[in-house]
Amino acid sequence: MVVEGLTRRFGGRNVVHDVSLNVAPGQVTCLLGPSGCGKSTTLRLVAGVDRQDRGRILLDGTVLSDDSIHLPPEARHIGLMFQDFALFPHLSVIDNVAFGLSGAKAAKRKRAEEMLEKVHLAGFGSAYPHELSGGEQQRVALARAIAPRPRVMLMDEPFSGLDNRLRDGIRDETLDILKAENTAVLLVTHEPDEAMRMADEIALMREGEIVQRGAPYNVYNAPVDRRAAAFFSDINVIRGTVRGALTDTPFGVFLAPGVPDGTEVEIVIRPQHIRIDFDRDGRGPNPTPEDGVPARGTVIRSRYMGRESLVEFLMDHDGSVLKATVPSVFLPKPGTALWLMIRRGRCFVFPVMKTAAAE
Ligand SMILES: Nc1ncnc2c1ncn2[C@@H]1O[C@H](COP(=O)(O)OP(=O)(O)OP(=O)(O)O)[C@@H](O)[C@H]1O
Repeated sequence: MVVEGLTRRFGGRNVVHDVSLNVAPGQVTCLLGPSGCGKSTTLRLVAGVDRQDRGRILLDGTVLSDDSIHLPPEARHIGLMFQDFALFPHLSVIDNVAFGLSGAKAAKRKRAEEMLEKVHLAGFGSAYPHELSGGEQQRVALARAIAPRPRVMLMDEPFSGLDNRLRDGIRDETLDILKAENTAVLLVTHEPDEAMRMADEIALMREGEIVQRGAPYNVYNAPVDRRAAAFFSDINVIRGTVRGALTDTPFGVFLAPGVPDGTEVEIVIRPQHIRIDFDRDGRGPNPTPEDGVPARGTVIRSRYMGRESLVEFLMDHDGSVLKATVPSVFLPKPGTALWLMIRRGRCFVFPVMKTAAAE
């Protein structure tokens, strides 16, 4: 499915602006972004329950919607799954699954039975929705959505109503089934973890626009700006000014290629990429090309998080606070002096933008 330049205005404001996407069969694209950024509106346009002001939507080269054509939702070969998946309470499980199918009664029943088998609910056809657990109901909703063999599945936070324990299993099962059916999936979520877990491609949205698209690895490890980095984890920010494509900081010199002299930059580093070393009578380890110059800080808070410890430092040189995560065998006491190093290969250097500075 191809989405080109979708724009939707409400009350004079672009709620979705120039959004383009390409979702291949068997692939999952996640629209990821904070609440209100326009994810659901984009999904509604693709579903056909709302119409864009500009742009077009195509499926296998056929126009579903543009300036002159606007196919209704039922003519789009698109399946829908939402958080509130609303099974029909007065219909049995099998009738719920068969609901959207057309054709002879026996063929519909056969397909519905196949689908129930796929979601591991083969014996549940004659049960009613209220007799099933939340996870089972979700699987019935999935069976119902895929029964008509949609080419595209649109999912809006479909797992957020499930408790954590159930969620991971159902996510994986759902993905396996959709991949096996070679369905193109467009999934909306505001949770980075869910997007990282499910997506082949993440489209990061902000204020109606897609600011970055890429595989989870790339979006996480090569964010386009500070806000994109901060969407996935806590970050630390160190400021500097560029001279001769370099920025000098208490952690040594950082490369800032192509950034003009005098530009203020932010060096962004995730807590897990700060290295820590012991104090040796007021001295830290020797500088290295990878880790740069160590700077000293004092532990102000140390929290055990199970797999890791989150340690906050008050830095000697400017009183700023930096956060580092370290393996949980290490839980330094407040007041301990330690040396911090920033791994050159894991930090991002961004020129300071007005919008970023306003945050
Ligand atoms: N029919 C409408 N009329 C006016 N404004 C609307 C309408 N639909 C959505 N909006 C506005 O568009 C913006 C984006 O909404 P949308 O539901 O697409 O965001 P979202 O990213 O899906 O957020 P959430 O995760 O909270 O659902 C919001 O500010 C919302 O108030």
